[in-house]
Amino acid sequence: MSVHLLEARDVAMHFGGVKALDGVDFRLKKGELRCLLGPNGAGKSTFFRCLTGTHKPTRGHILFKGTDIAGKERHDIARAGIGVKTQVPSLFDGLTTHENLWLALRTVRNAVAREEKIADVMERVGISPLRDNVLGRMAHGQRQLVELAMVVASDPDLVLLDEPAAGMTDGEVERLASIIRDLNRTHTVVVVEHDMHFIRMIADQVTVFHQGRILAEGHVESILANQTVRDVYLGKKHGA
Ligand SMILES: Nc1ncnc2c1ncn2[C@@H]1O[C@H](COP(=O)(O)OP(=O)(O)OP(=O)(O)O)[C@@H](O)[C@H]1O
Repeated sequence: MSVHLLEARDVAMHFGGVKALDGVDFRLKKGELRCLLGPNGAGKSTFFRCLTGTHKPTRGHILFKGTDIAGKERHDIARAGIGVKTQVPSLFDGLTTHENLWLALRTVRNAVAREEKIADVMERVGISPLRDNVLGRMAHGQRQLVELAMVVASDPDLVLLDEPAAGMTDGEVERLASIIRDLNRTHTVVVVEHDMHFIRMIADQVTVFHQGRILAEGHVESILANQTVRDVYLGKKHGA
């Protein structure tokens, strides 16, 4: 069996004539925190969607814990242990943080165990003070943290975060970085992100996508200093 928690082999995703992914080989070890970056249209979101089952790849294999999940249904992939936080929170606006988490954890039948789990997850993500706040009245950054708590509550082996810092204030971004670093103590995490400041706060290893392929991979500082990467992506406007 592969030593990797996740291994994508020659994954391609074509939309008509558009090769959104064109032969991606990607490996991730258990315990890693990996950032995916790349210019607009590079294929990051499409790759994410192939991992979560939203897209069925045109070609290739995606091995998760040794089993090929390429083309499987989203709920089967979630059950296999991949949790995803998308950019659009799927929360009940009329309910409180606690009520949203209570529903998310409905498979935990024992009420005491469920309450303990909710308290634990809220503590971990730093939202205990928001326990009785109604989602619809919360700020964007707070809602994002509740969504993250929902993902963590399902105890996935792999957490996928799609641009988690988007739309957050500087203070919220710093807090989020610390939450993600803490989450990485117990979970393998993959983050798609544009914000270089945020990437530097959390990342060690990064993977750069370009035109549906992986252009470069390695330690964040060496990748951000790589001239080819800078040429395709890290212009001055990106703050590198
Ligand atoms: N459902 C779709 N139908 C047709 N083309 C698509 C579809 N989804 C993505 N594409 C195309 O595939 C390519 C890769 O898009 P993708 O969204 O994966 O890039 P990205 O790296 O996530 O970009 P961004 O950073 O802007 O989100 C783009 O050319 C995009 O227009």
